[in-house]
Amino acid sequence: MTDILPQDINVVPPSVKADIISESLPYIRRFHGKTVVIKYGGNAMTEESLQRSFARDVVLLKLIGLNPIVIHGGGPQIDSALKRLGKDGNFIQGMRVTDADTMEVVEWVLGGQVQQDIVMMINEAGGKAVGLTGKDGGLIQARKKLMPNKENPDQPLDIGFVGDITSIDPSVVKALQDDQFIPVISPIGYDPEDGNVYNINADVVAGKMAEVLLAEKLLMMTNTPGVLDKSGNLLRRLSAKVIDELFADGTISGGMLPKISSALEAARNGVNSVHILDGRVPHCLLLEILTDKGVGTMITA
Ligand SMILES: Nc1ncnc2c1ncn2[C@@H]1O[C@H](COP(=O)(O)OP(=O)(O)O)[C@@H](O)[C@H]1O
Ligand SMILES: CC(=O)N[C@@H](CCC(=O)OP(=O)(O)O)C(=O)O
Repeated sequence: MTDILPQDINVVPPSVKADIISESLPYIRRFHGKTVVIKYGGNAMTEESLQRSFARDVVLLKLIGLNPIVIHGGGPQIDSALKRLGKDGNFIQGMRVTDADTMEVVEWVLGGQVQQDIVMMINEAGGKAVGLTGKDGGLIQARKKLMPNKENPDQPLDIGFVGDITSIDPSVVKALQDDQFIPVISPIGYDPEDGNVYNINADVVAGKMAEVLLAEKLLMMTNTPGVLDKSGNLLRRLSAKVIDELFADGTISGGMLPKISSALEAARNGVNSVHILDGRVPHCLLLEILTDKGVGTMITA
């Protein structure tokens, strides 16, 4: 069959559409009952029509028997809120420096508008989404992150209320998914010892959640075609060895750093397939899960 791009779908003959639907049968059988963790990055959720098609795809996956779990980001949305308050976003190695005021904004944006928009859209598409933060049902426990300091390894960098995950208790997620709900999780953790709430990079939460849930797939939706090499070409597969080289020569930077590290960890710890996808391509989730066509970059251990 010739390649059909998502934007061509309205002009293809019905028999070809039927072929495409039929192509999904072996994948539906293979993935029935399996968990798919979907990281929905803030950069992938900027356009309303794409958000709606994302919501429809998630509902479709649930209806055909998969268990989608959504972990959402919201970096650009936090940046806009901070800007309105006259504050600049500041990142170190892809992690937001989070002082107490910034933490308030993070909680308000992620656990509020961003999460509720996704929940609403999934529900409008016919699903039953439930929004959670890491505080709900003891889902994500964390402690203050001490950022490695390359210049002075004995003196870790203090980046404020940014957390490292200490444990995930997935029971609330499992109970919801068994009851046909679709969990939509904000990357916020809490420390039961100091009572603090922590900002956690959404890629890190998605990777750990996929490991703990023994997910079949971890799909990270972002705003690039996948991982690009130095010349801007898409790397379709990426193994640990090449990742080390790309980190060392600076090809991977910024928000891609925690994304790739988390993706690699998940691949090493039992998640069967891990992909970084272009969330700007309509129906990228369906293309990746239900067709022969691989999209984006696959990360292997
Ligand atoms: N080698 C690379 N290939 C692709 N993107 C990269 C690379 N290195 C850095 N990036 C940056 O990483 C960004 C994606 O990470 P991030 O901004 O955190 O997105 P998200 O909000 O989806 O998590 C891309 O938009 C790109 O600017
Ligand atoms: C510690 C840290 O960096 N937290 C992230 C959480 C949101 C996030 O990860 O959003 P994206 O997936 O859209 O990048 C932040 O404050 O931006």
